[in-house]
Amino acid sequence: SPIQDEQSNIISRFQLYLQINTSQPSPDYHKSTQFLLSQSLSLSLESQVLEFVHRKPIVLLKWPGSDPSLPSILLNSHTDVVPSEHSKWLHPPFGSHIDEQGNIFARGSQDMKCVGMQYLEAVRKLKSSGFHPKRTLYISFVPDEEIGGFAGAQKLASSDVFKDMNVGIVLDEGLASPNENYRLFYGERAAWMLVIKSSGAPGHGAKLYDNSAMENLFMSIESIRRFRASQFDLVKAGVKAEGEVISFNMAFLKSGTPSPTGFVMNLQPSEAEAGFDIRIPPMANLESLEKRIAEEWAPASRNMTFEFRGKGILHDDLGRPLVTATDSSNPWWTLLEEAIKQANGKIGKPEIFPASTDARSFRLLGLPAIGFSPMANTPILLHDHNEFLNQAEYLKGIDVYESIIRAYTSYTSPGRHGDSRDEL
Ligand SMILES: CSCC[C@H](NC=O)C(=O)O
Ligand SMILES: [Zn+2]
Ligand SMILES: [Zn+2]
Repeated sequence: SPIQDEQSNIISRFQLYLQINTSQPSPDYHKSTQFLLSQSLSLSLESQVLEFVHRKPIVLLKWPGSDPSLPSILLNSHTDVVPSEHSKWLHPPFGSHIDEQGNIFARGSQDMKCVGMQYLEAVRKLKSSGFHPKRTLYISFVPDEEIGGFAGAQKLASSDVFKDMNVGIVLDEGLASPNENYRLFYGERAAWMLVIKSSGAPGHGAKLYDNSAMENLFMSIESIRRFRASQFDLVKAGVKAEGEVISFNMAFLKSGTPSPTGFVMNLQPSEAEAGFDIRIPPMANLESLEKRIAEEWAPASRNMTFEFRGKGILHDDLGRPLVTATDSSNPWWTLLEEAIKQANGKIGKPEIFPASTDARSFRLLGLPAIGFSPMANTPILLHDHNEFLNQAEYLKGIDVYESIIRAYTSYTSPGRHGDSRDEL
């Protein structure tokens, strides 16, 4: 049937995008750019490629609205994906294999090539239905989110091009939901990358003594692990959501005295260090955390030092990530909820995104930005082996964006440009 043909074309286009290897650290942005421009052409959208940083192209598409004086809508997605351990996947990460259940396996199937293509497919459907937007719709495809977004979303957000776009609301990525409720994100946790170092007198491997580098470091690691467990327990007990607790995860551990035959075994080393990925909710007390690091986890009294390799980047002056309002003071929030429901989607409680995304670059400008990836009844597999998305779920998401784009581009705030009768 024509409907089945159209659906299989939609899935084929998604597969083509998934097959482009845009994996860090050497993404093929040339191919992804060519692909996106060809999609844009077939949709008769205006397009430009912005290269604020050499070889880091931003593809910016535009569907002009009938009232350019109204603030525009920006739908953002990143084009890069994280690396994969190919041998540990059931199906190759750039093969976009579809199994008997209709699950599409590929790196980026959830994070977040799905969303980028869903934006375009929603536009395709709206255009063929004869819809005309009042507000201008922009769709941006940015590089390098997975490594911080500095050459991508950050460059776009701070550009003159962006000022001229007069953006009023940004949508960006969210996370899959294992249950029937879609997840909406209004903020994100701050990322602190902490390295703690210890030193102590070296000594014979057979000697018990205090203040060795290893002992000093491990006292801290033990204490940090207890704190980590206390935070994780709150999540496990259902008292707090993942984005509402402080997470600590050890990223590396480094010490020992190397020799040509391996590490020296009977020598206690004089230096040791550990690195931690720490994620902190916007409402957490940053001062008290910093104090604990300085006084308990890296105290000078135990010959310890610490340094941050990245700390609350692209947040406010106090290092706090900015949040978007989720109440009636933010009409975009209400509109989004209504549009999702109109497309038969269910929504859970608003959440803080547990990691970092490009949305923070837009929130930093004072703009509302909402994280949303329409994937319900889907295991959370971003950055994992065997990342997949079911094709029926992918197709549902397109209908949801169709509803959102319709609502967002048609919205006229009563106060400014709406029919003045609304106010009377
Ligand atoms: C802190 S900048 C790195 C951004 C990265 N984003 C997705 O995983 C993250 O680690 O959250
Ligand atoms: Zn992502
Ligand atoms: Zn990611």
